[in-house]
Amino acid sequence: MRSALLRSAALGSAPPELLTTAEMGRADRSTIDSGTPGIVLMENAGRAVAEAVMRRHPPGSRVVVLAGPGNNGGDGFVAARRLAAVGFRVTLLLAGAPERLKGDAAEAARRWTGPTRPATPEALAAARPHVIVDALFGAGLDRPVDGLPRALIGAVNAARADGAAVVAVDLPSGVNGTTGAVMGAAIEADESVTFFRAKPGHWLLPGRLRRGRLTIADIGIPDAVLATVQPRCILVGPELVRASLPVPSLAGHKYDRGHVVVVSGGGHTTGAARLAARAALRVGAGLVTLASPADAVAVNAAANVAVMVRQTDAAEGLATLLEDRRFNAVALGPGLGVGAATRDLVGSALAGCRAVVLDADALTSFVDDPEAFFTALRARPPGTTVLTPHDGEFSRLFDKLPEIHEASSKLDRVRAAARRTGAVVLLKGADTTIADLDGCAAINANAPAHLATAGAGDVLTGLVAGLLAQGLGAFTAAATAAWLHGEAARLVGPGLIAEDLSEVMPSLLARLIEPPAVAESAHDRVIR
Ligand SMILES: NC(=O)C1=CN([C@@H]2O[C@H](COP(=O)(O)OP(=O)(O)OC[C@H]3O[C@@H](n4cnc5c(N)ncnc54)[C@H](O)[C@@H]3O)[C@@H](O)[C@H]2O)[C@@H](O)CC1
Ligand SMILES: [K+]
Repeated sequence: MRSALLRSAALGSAPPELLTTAEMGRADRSTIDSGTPGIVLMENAGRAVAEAVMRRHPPGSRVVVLAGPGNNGGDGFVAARRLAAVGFRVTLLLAGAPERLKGDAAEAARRWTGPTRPATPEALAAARPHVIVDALFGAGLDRPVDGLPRALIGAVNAARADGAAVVAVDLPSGVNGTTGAVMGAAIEADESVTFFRAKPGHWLLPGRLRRGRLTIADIGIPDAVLATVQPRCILVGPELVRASLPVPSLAGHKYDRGHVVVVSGGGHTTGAARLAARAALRVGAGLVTLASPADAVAVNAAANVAVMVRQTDAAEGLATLLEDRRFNAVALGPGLGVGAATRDLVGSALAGCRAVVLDADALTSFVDDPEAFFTALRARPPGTTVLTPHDGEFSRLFDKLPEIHEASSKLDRVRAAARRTGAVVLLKGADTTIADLDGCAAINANAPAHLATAGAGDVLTGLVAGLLAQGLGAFTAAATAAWLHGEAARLVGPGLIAEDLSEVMPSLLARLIEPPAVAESAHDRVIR
């Protein structure tokens, strides 16, 4: 099953697909097999890098091109030639013996007519560069850096600290393009120029923090190769969200837009559920009910106007409420407390086939016996369950599983969790990662730092529930909610408190949803 969001990826204006380095290699080979020589792709790549330098630095600037032993270095040779041709003072430093260059990189080196010097930290410092083009390693980085490459990375970072600008070819050297990991040491770039599509490592931490501005250059690889490559990961963006958001019909009524139940904690822990309930309503759910224990009914009722409040006594009460099939999405976890009572509530919510989003205590309550929990989740219909852990909740629940322990990236950890549970798993963070059972994944990276505040996660739970209630599949609902959540935080700005997120939702949604065209009435004509 390919998720709807991945299918809709083609609708976006900015390319949403993220290609692993292996997928990028397949895109490259497929293009070359269709008749575009590799050296043409390399020339285009090197030209794009040179143009990135020219955009921000005047001719006459001193440029060091630090070239490595592979095709990333080849791109560096092309950039060096182009920059020298328009008056930049270029020093080319090669890490490794020139005779080890192969194929297109060897050809690019032949076309460079200036001197090629051995790369050493001393040679780099002596060149006193205004700009460094980092062409040491790109997609081919396959082991931790040490020895001379590590010393060179240190020298580049020291030069940058002294004021040099760094433009990385494809990826900052030392960053793994597929995982975003820093392999021993990595260059800190001001800009990275990548080719055809961004890579997950440009968006996953810590790689994202090393790459500076990201430029995606067209180097002549046709979009049609994506049909062969079939990338499994996207970056969530506004076009995808626009394509996923339900547009209410004028002929519809509130029950067409779903009815969310948010399960409230009792006593002093009711605020989290209220935040979630309000978010569900704001994102367009037709109705929202707060299922409240007896001691929470009064406060929940007093603090809400549009949200309904129903008294439900423990798991039995929730089960009785949910016998009404019009409640088509349930959210629980925030403020419930950890323990048997919450496990029983989760049991009531998971019975049946309505959509469920589980967060916070609804996840932590199962850490002592996760297998039973996973079995219950796997028994549910596909595409109906979302788990929204933060790092700590994820680790407590999943880290003992060998496949999670061995996974090499956040993407693969989340994919493994989705495979194990059959649920869509959304792991929160600055690089929120969402995965579906079939391995389709999405990264959402629009969240500003000030979104990390008390109650923000509860709002996200409510957004997911509100979208599930309106009929979005679990993966699409989770990805859409994550983007709306981050974007709402950007709209509010610093000083944000969780309550603000729902309040800016109308203006955010207004930018995204085109109202359906309405036939003009006679009345409209009269008043004009
Ligand atoms: N795939 C594509 O479509 C295109 C790729 N191009 C460039 O080609 C690059 C990939 O080229 P390659 O596959 O040759 O790989 P790289 O040039 O990134 O690096 C491979 C070389 O580095 C060595 N190496 C890897 N890790 C090392 C470490 N830790 N310490 C020391 N040496 C290490 C390898 O043994 C190999 O010699 C891309 O990043 C991009 O810049 C472009 O030329 C344009 C087209
Ligand atoms: K590089």
